[in-house]
Amino acid sequence: MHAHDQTDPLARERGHLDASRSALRAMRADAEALDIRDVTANWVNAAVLERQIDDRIKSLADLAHTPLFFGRLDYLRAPGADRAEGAGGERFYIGRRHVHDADGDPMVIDWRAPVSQPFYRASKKDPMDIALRRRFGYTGGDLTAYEDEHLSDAGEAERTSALLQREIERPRVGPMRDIVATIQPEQDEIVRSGLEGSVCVQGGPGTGKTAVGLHRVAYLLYAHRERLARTGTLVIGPNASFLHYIEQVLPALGELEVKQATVGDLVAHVEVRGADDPAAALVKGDARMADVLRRALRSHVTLPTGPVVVVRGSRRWRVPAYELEEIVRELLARDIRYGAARDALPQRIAHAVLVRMEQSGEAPDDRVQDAVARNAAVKAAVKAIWPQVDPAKLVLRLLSDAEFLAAHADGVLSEEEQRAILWARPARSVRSATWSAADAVLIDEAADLVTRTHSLGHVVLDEAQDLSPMQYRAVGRRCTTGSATVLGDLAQGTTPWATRSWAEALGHLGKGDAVVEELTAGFRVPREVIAYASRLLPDIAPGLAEVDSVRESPGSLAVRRADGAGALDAACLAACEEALLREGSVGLIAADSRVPALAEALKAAGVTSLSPGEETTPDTRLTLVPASLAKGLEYDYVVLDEPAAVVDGEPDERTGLRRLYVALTRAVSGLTVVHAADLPAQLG
Ligand SMILES: Nc1ncnc2c1ncn2[C@@H]1O[C@H](COP(=O)(O)OP(=O)(O)OP(=O)(O)O)[C@@H](O)[C@H]1O
Repeated sequence: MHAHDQTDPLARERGHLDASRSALRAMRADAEALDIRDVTANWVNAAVLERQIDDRIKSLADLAHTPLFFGRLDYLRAPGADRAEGAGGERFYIGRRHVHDADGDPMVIDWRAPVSQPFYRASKKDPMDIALRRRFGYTGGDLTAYEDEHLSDAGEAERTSALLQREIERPRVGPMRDIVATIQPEQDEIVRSGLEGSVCVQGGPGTGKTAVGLHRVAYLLYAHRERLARTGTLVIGPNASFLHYIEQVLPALGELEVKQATVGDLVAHVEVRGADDPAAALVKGDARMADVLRRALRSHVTLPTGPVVVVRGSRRWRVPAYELEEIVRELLARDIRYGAARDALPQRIAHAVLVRMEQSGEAPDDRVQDAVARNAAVKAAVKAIWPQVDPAKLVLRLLSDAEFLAAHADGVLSEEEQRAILWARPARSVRSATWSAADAVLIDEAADLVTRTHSLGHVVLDEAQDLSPMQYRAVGRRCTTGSATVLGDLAQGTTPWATRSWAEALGHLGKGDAVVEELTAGFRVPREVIAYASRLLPDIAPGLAEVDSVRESPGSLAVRRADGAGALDAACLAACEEALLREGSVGLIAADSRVPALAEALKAAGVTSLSPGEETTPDTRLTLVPASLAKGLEYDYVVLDEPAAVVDGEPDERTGLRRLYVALTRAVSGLTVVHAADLPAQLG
């Protein structure tokens, strides 16, 4: 413990930090001491409760390098108890989690509490009843500085915070970190928007979309804990390395329960072993496929041609074909799933039998109706009229059987489009078929036509711009009863079906009423570098605003020409070695086709490198990144190998330039472009 000089403000704040730490330790000790033997009657409950307590203990850990609080608010008047997490008084310390003392009085207030909000939003123009906003600076785990703004003092000039700037410019090492100490007002508005509505965020590289999405989840879990614990939340990202990069953020904010997945994980009905050519993938990803699937599925329903005759005891009950047909037509007209209708059919037929029984003077009850519904004749009729359909088999048949496809795609897909998706060699079985990622999405659509997909309370969809309409639908059906946060950048779309307009995408998602917000302040890429990359914007996304970087760092961009192709590897290596002399992570980004050669060159030079998603360590800070996996990631220093090869690696020039735009915008502190071939004209 420090000895605290009560007249020195910094010493006083350190005193509060020490006291808060002890209080947190006491909270943890309390949780650990909980004895659940008395309160649980059976072992299932005990196991559940134990896990909850375990999570609570984990969430109460005092993380050495994440300060317990990072800000303080002094209100002009004590805010109402409803906003203040029960704290009386006017002074609040804002931190990652709530900490209270032995009497239950708050010592640190959760950043998500209503009373914390002015920390992010208050300004000279709108002080929100705040007299003083104090930001704390830490070195290691020690509180070493603070910075004050007297928001209600008209005489004090507004200035940008040096602590904030320092935090934003800190070199990056391993995985993504939380940004709770420095969330910006326009980001905070998105983070705290209500659970009811869906939000779509368009933002250029490094504007904090991913950060905002994750903090929004944390906020929603705080504000609607019970509801979301019941309904669930999910974060969807483009690939495993991206998910790995972000996976620590929510646990660091105390949220251990959020699931993370790729769209592929969600629709894993079959093993994906094949890939489509772009033409096929484009058609398979088109929303019209949903109509084709619906028609194909419903074609399995055949109108009855004969009556159903149920024999019970000495009596025979006959439901004529025309009446069965009426039942079937009614079920077809209703907006229910194929499987639900199939389940309802035997009861409907049984009901028709029961009506006849009643008409002839019998008094059958519900049990009789159930028995009739299970009668062999009824079962046989149901099987003939409304057979069970396996979603994967349905898709298999559509892709294998030209006639079947034509029967349900005519008028929806052109002949050429039908040819594009038909397999050259029809598959024999679901297991042996060479399914592609797009096929799995089709199966998911079919599965949902048969049985309604379970919907979650909230879904965050990151890097959304790369989804096909059918993928948007797959995500959408996982939040039909909940809301969504959609994050993306139209300029970074690199799939043949990349999103052209958010309105259209949100329509496919089923969230046409989502508000579209735009973020333009850039927190990653230095000004010089983003200006260079933005030269591509007129070609890749005309009309999108350039990112306005908050990072000056002059001298952050270097473009070097290697003397012929032979010198390229050596020049890259030299640039990497130079970058490694500095603090922070280094990413060597190259066209996928160039990765093996560069890996070889690194190895020969004795430089160890990682793959994207692998954790950097103080000894191994270099990651060799294929351009196709660079999206969403960032490195302190980036060396970009041969831009022309990155562009050429894509099927068309616009996609190539978009891939290049992604690669050019991964650097936090500096970018070195190394090339032997001519640069694309825009960068020359
Ligand atoms: N308010 C903030 N304070 C400090 N750092 C921030 C803030 N907002 C974003 N950042 C940082 O900026 C970097 C970029 O953020 P993020 O990855 O969320 O951007 P993005 O918009 O998803 O980028 P991309 O389009 O490239 O995927 C991250 O390191 C993030 O922590």
